Amino acid sequence: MQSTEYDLIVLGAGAGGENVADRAVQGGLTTVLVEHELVGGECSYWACMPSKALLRSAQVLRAARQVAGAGEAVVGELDVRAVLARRDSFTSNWSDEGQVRWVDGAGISLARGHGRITGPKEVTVTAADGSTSVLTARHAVSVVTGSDPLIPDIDGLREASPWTSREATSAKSVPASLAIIGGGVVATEMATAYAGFGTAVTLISRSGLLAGMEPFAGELVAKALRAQGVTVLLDTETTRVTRSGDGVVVETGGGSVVTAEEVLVATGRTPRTRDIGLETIGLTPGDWLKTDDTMLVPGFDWLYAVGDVTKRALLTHQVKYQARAAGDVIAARAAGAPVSDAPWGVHVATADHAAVPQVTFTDPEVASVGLTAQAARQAGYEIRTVDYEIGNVAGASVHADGYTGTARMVVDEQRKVILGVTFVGPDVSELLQAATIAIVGEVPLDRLWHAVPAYPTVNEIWLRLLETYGRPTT
Ligand SMILES: Cc1cc2nc3c(=O)[nH]c(=O)nc-3n(C[C@H](O)[C@H](O)[C@H](O)COP(=O)(O)OP(=O)(O)OC[C@H]3O[C@@H](n4cnc5c(N)ncnc54)[C@H](O)[C@@H]3O)c2cc1C
Ligand SMILES: NC(=O)c1ccc[n+]([C@@H]2O[C@H](COP(=O)([O-])OP(=O)(O)OC[C@H]3O[C@@H](n4cnc5c(N)ncnc54)[C@H](O)[C@@H]3O)[C@@H](O)[C@H]2O)c1
Repeated sequence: MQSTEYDLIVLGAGAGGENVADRAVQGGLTTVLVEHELVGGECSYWACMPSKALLRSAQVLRAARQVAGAGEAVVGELDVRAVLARRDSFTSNWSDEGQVRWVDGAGISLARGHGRITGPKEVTVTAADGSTSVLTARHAVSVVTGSDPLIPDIDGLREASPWTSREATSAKSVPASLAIIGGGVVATEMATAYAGFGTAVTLISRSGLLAGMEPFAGELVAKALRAQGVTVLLDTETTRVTRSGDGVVVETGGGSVVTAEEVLVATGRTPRTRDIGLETIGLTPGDWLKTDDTMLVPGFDWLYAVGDVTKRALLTHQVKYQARAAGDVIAARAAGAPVSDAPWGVHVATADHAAVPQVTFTDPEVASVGLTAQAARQAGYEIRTVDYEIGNVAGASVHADGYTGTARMVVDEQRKVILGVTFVGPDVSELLQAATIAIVGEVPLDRLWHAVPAYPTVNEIWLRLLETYGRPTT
């Protein structure tokens, strides 16, 4: 058994872990990343990158078909094999060689194997060959182990070996038919992707789609999915799943029966904390890890958690944002340097509470940041909402014939600043950063009037939203 000491041990080398380690090394700490699968984690191999690669080609085709002159030039169909090959290149064929080179170049040590906390500031790593090594941390351990797909307790579901997001994003061929259980981001994106491949998709959601977002987002996406050939069953419970020889049978509370070649379960995530030794330090295996805004776990001065495992915001960009705060604060505390932990300080992830941008890459896209109208009211704000049809903006009408989409701005009536923005429409993802800046910067509406959008771009939606709200006079 080997024993090695580092300033910081980072458990999990996904997007979060890599960034905690990188910032800590830049802050002068010796750091080891512990990884039992692929360096780069979920986003690189089974989530963001492959899913977006699967979606992009059909989106380009649909976009071309929406512009007269270009549409006529689209004479063929989607080349599914080429799409899958392009996806494979984004995942480097599930090899982490490139990311390992980056880790090495960044001055971070790598320990391959399954890590478990075995005491305060101590992690024991079990390698694939069964050998173990004990790592001790002079300053901190950061848990960045991510999340797994949640398989709900539906009769027969586990026994039916359903697809999860992993199989859906890494499939080597495309099924003729696919039933999807869930109505969130994974369900709607994968329904869009597989419908684009010509798969007969049935999406079964126990509620509306994209709950938690502005209601019009889910409604517009449901309408679009149906137009793309997807059978969308809303407010429908799945009661039983059975695998027969040539496929699956999915029974619903409404009495309908869906048969398909495969079933994808897309019903949320569960934290990867069941087998990381939490019990040795008085925490409960299987729980999400709560943190303060410096990503420190309450009750400890050496234990941090970052990323999906904290349940703060299960999004790569937000995970990396938390990681930058954590890596920097661990280095600062180790050096006895001042810590800037007031809201919006250098060492805190304040935006997790106020301005989390998210894009759902359906067609139309849904891009949102900050609070929905309902969430703002629940938080006690006095608000006014402004809605505008994006298709009425000159830039949008040039962008695509018959452009349809909706924007909503949620305004804090007392401070006259924006609390939240949602855009639904083709290519609205690129509008989102302006909204994020307006919310994080708490830019007053009367100043936003001076941020003039270029004509004729879709960004003119900003002017229309402001005009609809009315120019503040004082
Ligand atoms: C289908 C899908 C699509 C998505 N698309 C997007 C998107 O477009 N944009 C976006 O922002 N977010 C997206 N997400 C969310 C995003 O993938 C996650 O938020 C992000 O990957 C979380 O990063 P992480 O570092 O917290 O965890 P992970 O990336 O899961 O990394 C955790 C790492 O820890 C390792 N590990 C776990 N336990 C141990 C242990 N005991 N010992 C050693 N190693 C261990 C794992 O092997 C893994 O490599 C998507 C998610 C899914 C499922
Ligand atoms: N583009 C992106 O940014 C992107 C893409 C995919 C995933 N993600 C992230 O990954 C996370 C996981 O995505 P997801 O779609 O799995 O989760 P989600 O939370 O978005 O949606 C879960 C869905 O499953 C349903 N559900 C939950 N329990 C159920 C049950 N027992 N029976 C039937 N339905 C049930 C919910 O009603 C909801 O519709 C999300 O939090 C998201 O942030 C992001």
